[in-house]
Amino acid sequence: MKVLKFGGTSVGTVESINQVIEIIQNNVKEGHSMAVVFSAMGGVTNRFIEIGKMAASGDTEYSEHLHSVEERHFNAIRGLIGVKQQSSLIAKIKVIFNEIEDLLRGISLIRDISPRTMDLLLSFGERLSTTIISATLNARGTEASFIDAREVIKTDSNFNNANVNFEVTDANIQKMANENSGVLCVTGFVATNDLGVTTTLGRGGSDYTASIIGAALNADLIEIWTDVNGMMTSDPRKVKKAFTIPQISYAEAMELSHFGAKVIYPPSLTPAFQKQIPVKVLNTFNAEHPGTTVSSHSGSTAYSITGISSIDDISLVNLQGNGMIGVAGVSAKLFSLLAANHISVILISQASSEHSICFAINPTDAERVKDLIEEGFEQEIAAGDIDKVVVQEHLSIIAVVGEGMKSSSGTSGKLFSVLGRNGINVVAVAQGSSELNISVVISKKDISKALNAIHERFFEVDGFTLNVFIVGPTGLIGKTLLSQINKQSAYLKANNNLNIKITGLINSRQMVINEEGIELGSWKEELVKGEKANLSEFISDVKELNLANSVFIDSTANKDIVQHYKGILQSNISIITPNKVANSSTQEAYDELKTTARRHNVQFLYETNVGAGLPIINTLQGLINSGDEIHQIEAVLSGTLAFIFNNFEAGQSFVDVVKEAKAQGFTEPDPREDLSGMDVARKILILARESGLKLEPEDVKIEPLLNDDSVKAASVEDFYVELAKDNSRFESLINEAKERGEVLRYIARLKDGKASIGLEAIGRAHPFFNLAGSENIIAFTTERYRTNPLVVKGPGAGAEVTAMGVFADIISLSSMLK
Ligand SMILES: NC(=O)c1ccc[n+]([C@@H]2O[C@H](COP(=O)([O-])OP(=O)(O)OC[C@H]3O[C@@H](n4cnc5c(N)ncnc54)[C@H](O)[C@@H]3O)[C@@H](O)[C@H]2O)c1
Ligand SMILES: N[C@@H](CCO)C(=O)O
Ligand code: NA
Repeated sequence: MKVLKFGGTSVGTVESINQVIEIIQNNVKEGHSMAVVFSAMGGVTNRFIEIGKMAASGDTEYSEHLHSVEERHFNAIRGLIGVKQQSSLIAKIKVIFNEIEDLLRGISLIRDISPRTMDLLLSFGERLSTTIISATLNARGTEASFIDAREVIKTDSNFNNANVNFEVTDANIQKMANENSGVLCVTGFVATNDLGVTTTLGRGGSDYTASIIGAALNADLIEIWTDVNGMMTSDPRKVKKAFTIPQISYAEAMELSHFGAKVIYPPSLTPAFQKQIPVKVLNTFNAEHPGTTVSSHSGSTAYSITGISSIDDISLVNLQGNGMIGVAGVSAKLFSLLAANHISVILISQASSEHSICFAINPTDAERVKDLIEEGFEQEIAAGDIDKVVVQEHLSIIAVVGEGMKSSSGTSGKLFSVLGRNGINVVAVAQGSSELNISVVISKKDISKALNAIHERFFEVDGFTLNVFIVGPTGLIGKTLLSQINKQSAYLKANNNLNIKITGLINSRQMVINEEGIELGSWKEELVKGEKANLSEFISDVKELNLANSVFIDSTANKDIVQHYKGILQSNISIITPNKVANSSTQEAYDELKTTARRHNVQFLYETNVGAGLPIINTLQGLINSGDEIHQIEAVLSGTLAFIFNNFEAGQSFVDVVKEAKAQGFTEPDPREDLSGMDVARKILILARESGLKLEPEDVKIEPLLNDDSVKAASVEDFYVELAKDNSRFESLINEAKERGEVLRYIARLKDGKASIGLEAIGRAHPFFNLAGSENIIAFTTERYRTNPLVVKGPGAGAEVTAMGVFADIISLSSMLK
């Protein structure tokens, strides 16, 4: 024996009713005996409420509205049943509509619609749909009996929300089942009191009818057929990766539904729960889908939680005061006051200091609650025992639910770490000792971000997703990075469970943001189709989007972008950059970025600021963090200058070698930055600061490499001209060195708290003698590496090795966020 229930959308159109009939007939074929409960056709109940109110207000147009409802039912019949068999059913339905018209005329005459009359009016919705469907079944050869639930379900006279008399009802249902044959087609939602007056069962009404009948008949299974694939792990409109929960316990379903899982209203399933009858939630429009089974078994077997639910909009009331400590009765008084005024309390939290109680309510109640408390606690407030009542608005509640968290550790840890890493402030927390639900109150603007981040962390659907925004994607480093990510993304997905989603791109012409992710294979086309670039707008859009696990990559050499860094970090977005400008500006700005990142729990990563992909910043931070002390840093830090002095020979054009360095991707966008020593000065300054020194840019002593005219050149072209004039000076420098068996190296040094850079000629014995191409070398002499320095060496400039360094920072970031 099974009980099926079809909701309003399932019986809303001819097509959907055909689906319903097919589902019923398949069950008949499988030999199931069945009671099937129907709701009114989708939207009809609401129409009747409107029409009833119109009639009661004297608006005569109600009759046209009624007519359209009537037409809808006639059309359904015409679509469902052959012409020959239509007439008797149409006549029957016509009679029902005449009755409705009489009722409405009465309502319109007395200009009043009582709850009792409203119940009668609404009952027609289910009576009509059930009449039509049972007749259709018979017309199509499936024996069916129409059962008016008002003859079996008996209630008190609490109209709109009547209470069932189970003793009488159960006996009536059993008798009805014995006396009728075929598929029992039962009107949902409706009942009668002991005088035979129509009542209705309130919220979740037809589910309740199915549950009452299932319990009375000891059904093996109750199927609730709706228009979604069962209960989902979270609201799919907010969380794209939400999926159907295959199995859930009654208690979990209750907890989830309290927080807005609208699929079923579990309290209405109580009669079934009490008899331990499993309830399946299935999709009429996707009947093959297994849906959700609600039973005594928990769903938290595969995951530590079963679902996440939320209430979008709540207000939090805080009652606080010294006079509350150790005084019994404050909470009793508070909550009786609220109960007496029918205020529903959604969440309560009190810390053990007893200094304050806070509770969440519907925002529409907020003002009233404030007044009620101020009145009710007037004396306590006047005496200073209780401070002012504070109401906080624009808040949401998120609840993670599951029996799996019972007596197991880690669930709350996970929850709070996800929130923390995404910079989501927790305003209040509540967990009952049943350990079925942890609820947190957060700002409403963070709701979607929080739900997605929590969902991803607990359910790990499709791995971990990083939202990446890139400034300068068409530049050398930017485009190389994108191509590396493209080549490697399948590997990262398979081996690291990591999705790198390119969510936004901006170059100096265009910008594009796509929350769904920009295709790595066609990002150029998407960017070209984008809007006109505007960096401030782009950044404010990124902040506004407020996506979990976001990172902003600045792959420009731009000096203005860095002024946005602080605001980006403050919006809980991490930054990764090869751009050295921020870290080599004032000490104060450098410190501020570090503090901001720390305070907002985000990362600011810049390994490629020095030595491109070579592990220099990470190595230095490792030394410092583990307690080592830097005595000296000696280094070749310019790939460009290394390349130039390794390749330039007497008789050659110095400018050509510079141009070759640029062509190979070693130079800054403006090569004057390299040749002037500026780039190296920035790098040694950054290393000094990472070592713990406080230095300003002007503290770096630069021994100039260029003559005055080259320095003053107005453009890169002018610069090349001036440089060409200076060719002989470079020739003699290199020749003199060569004669002594030495090579030229542009060396940066940090010693005794002082940073200096300049060109030096060094001999074979020097560890920096053997460098080829664009190689950098960094020797750290420290307390621990005192006699032999720790040396990092390798190519320190170029598109591939720099993009790789940025990429490695992206991967480190994802491990930190996971
Ligand atoms: N080339 C290397 O070997 C290397 C090594 C380490 C670090 N870096 C650093 O990498 C960064 C990028 O270097 P590159 O060689 O790719 O430079 P690039 O000039 O090729 O690329 C920079 C891109 O950024 C864009 N851009 C500049 N300002 C912008 C703005 N305000 N808004 C949007 N887009 C803007 C430019 O149009 C350009 O496409 C620099 O900071 C450089 O110091 C480079
Ligand atoms: N222009 C830089 C790139 C690396 O930061 C160099 O030549 O070293
Ligand atoms: Na590096």
